[in-house]
Amino acid sequence: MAMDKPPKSAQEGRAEPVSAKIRARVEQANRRYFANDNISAFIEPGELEALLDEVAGKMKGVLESLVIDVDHDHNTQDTARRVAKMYLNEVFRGRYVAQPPVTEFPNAEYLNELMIVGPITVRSACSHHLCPIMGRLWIGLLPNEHSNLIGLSKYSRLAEWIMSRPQIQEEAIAQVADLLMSKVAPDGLAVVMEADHFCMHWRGVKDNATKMINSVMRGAFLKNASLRREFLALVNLKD
Ligand SMILES: Nc1nc2c(ncn2[C@@H]2O[C@H](COP(=O)(O)OP(=O)(O)OP(=O)(O)O)[C@@H](O)[C@H]2O)c(=O)[nH]1
Repeated sequence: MAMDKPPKSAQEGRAEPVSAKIRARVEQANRRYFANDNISAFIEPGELEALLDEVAGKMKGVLESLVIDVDHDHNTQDTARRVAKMYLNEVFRGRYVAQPPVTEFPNAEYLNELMIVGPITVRSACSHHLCPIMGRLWIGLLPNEHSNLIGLSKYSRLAEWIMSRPQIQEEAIAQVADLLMSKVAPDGLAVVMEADHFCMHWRGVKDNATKMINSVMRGAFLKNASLRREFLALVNLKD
């Protein structure tokens, strides 16, 4: 005798969550999916919307476990979905979307002078507490005749793509440096980042004044102390 199909709601209840499908593809490809990794290549069309529904459902569970009456409190009724949207479409968007397109121009005039872009606004979140990291970033480049020049706005777009992931500052700045080295192939690259970590301001040690400043120097900036000094003097972190 043929078995009756289970009711539709039970079938839906057993459906594999979309996050599991995406995770399986990443693992199949032997790729990492840490908080600051981009996994856009493993997300199929329509799956981001399904992921948003999944995160909203789980976030509702978190609010319920915090003993908040999400059914009657008019202020938190839609909070789970708002938070899911904020994570996936805004503050952690750099994990889920492909790298923004970057227009590259040949270095037709063989420019080889120091060029600085900044301050670029940094908006990120720490991987430990998911608290905001807010700061500024400067990029110094020494192109050579083989370097690709990229549009000025693209430095901000690429930095934003890297920063809008749960991060730690040391790894975030190294990711920015690696990406720019691969895009521009300059003789030298310098990146300096200064940021407030709200996990230290809002909670924990509650030290409002502390900032973290770090720098990554590559190529000519490592070898040439006067180039490094010129860059740091022009950036003038005290402003
Ligand atoms: N190195 C580094 N540490 C960070 C960054 N952002 C946050 N942190 C630190 O990460 C640490 C997390 O440490 P834990 O000791 O596991 O967390 P915790 O018990 O909540 O610690 P407290 O923040 O001291 O209350 C804290 O010391 C944070 O200040 C970052 O970008 N780089």
